[in-house]
Amino acid sequence: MDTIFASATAPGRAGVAIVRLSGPEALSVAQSLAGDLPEHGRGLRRLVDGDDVLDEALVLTFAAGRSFTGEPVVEFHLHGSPAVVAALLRVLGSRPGLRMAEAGEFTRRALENGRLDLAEVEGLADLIDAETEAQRRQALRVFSGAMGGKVEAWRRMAIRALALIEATIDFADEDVPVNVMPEVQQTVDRLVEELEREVAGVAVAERVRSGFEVALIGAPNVGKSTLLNRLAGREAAITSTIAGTTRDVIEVRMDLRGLPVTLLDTAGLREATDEIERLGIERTLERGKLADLRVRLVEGPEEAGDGELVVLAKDDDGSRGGVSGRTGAGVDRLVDAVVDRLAGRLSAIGVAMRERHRSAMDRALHHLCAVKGQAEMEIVAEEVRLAVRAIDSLVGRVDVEDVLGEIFASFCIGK
Ligand SMILES: Nc1nc2c(c(=O)[nH]1)N(C=O)[C@@H](CNc1ccc(C(=O)N[C@@H](CCC(=O)O)C(=O)O)cc1)CN2
Ligand SMILES: Nc1nc2c(ncn2[C@@H]2O[C@H](COP(=O)(O)OP(=O)(O)OP(=O)(O)O)[C@@H](O)[C@H]2O)c(=O)[nH]1
Ligand SMILES: [Mg+2]
Repeated sequence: MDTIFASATAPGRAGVAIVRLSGPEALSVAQSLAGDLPEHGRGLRRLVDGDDVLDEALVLTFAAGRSFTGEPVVEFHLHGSPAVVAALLRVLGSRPGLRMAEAGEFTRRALENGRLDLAEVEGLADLIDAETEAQRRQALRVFSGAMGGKVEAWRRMAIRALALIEATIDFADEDVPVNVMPEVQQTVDRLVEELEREVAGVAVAERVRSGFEVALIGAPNVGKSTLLNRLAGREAAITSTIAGTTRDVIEVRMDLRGLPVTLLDTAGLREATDEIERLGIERTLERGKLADLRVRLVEGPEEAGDGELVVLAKDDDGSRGGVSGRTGAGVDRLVDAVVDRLAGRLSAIGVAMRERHRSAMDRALHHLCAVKGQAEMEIVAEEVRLAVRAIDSLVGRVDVEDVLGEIFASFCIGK
């Protein structure tokens, strides 16, 4: 295994920047720059390359088996200027046996050395990308091994069913007829129920990862764009007294009380007077239908449809319980209502967060459902074994290679 290095902090001005090394040569290379260092410890050292002083740095060393990657690791905590980091990276790049790390390579080594399981790696990727509180919490749960715990429990249930079946197969010749199938079926049913619940949570977890969509809809001129601008805190959309101003769907990402939300401003709904407006209205209807929630601005009392909040517009003094994009009246209350509606769905989330998890659990369910009514014990056993395999793939115990590329594609260099 070669020794890799990279800046672990974003390039640019910062108080402190970290450059990391991982691999068999990490300590000896660090010692050649910093002088004597403990195998596992830290020291403040002057980094010297020939007669060039690079920086005075805090150097952290981690022994094999006691580091993030599981390999010998060295961290240089440098003064955070781009020039200092560049100088050290240049020197490291010129040392034989050292090379710049690829995106996610430190984490890949942690996975290969069993320091993290596959779900934890996915959690880590999400944690690094987290922008809102809901994203941070969700990612941290997976990163902290929540999936591993579940997989262990599911695995034990399946193995127990398998043991019962195999016992029957082994003693098939003996004439004590024991029907283990009711107990097997009971265990399988419980497992199916748990997996189905997890599958149901994936759609919401995906929303937390990518953001909920909330569409502002309503008649032309009702004040949708003005309200969007108020919520965004900037002039994201053009507003005017002319009905039919907005045509394209305008998206603004925001953090609503910790929830990631993409707010959509849309074209006012009416019989279009021209072709461009008609196309805009078509887009509005399409995107509105896909949105997680529609906020419909109205000028008088109206009934709310499914997945819709109806709000009275242009209530400038807030006296009628509505909202005003112009004065800001009622905006906090509207945000509360939106967050309430979306947050209500979060309770469905379990430990499964991604399409990969869903498809693995779907595979497990497919095999478990084939158990019902199956009289051939060998086939029952095989189906349960295949279900265990699908469950194992959730944490990367099997079939890891197929998915690694996709997962690490989202990592940045230095992680
Ligand atoms: N400076 C620094 N901060 C960091 C990281 C890092 O790699 N370096 N991390 C990177 O993601 C995160 C922390 N995760 C880490 C996980 C394990 C080990 C580690 O070396 N564990 C050893 C014990 C080391 C010790 O206590 O001396 C072990 O588990 O045996 C380090 C960081 C966030 N902050
Ligand atoms: N008094 C008052 N006027 C508003 C309010 N919101 C918008 N307006 C005015 O109503 C007109 C239309 O506002 P827009 O925000 O462009 O309306 P819209 O719903 O986006 O309209 P379209 O894009 O044409 O569908 C503008 O003249 C705004 O200044 C409000 O809360 N109170
Ligand atoms: Mg508009």
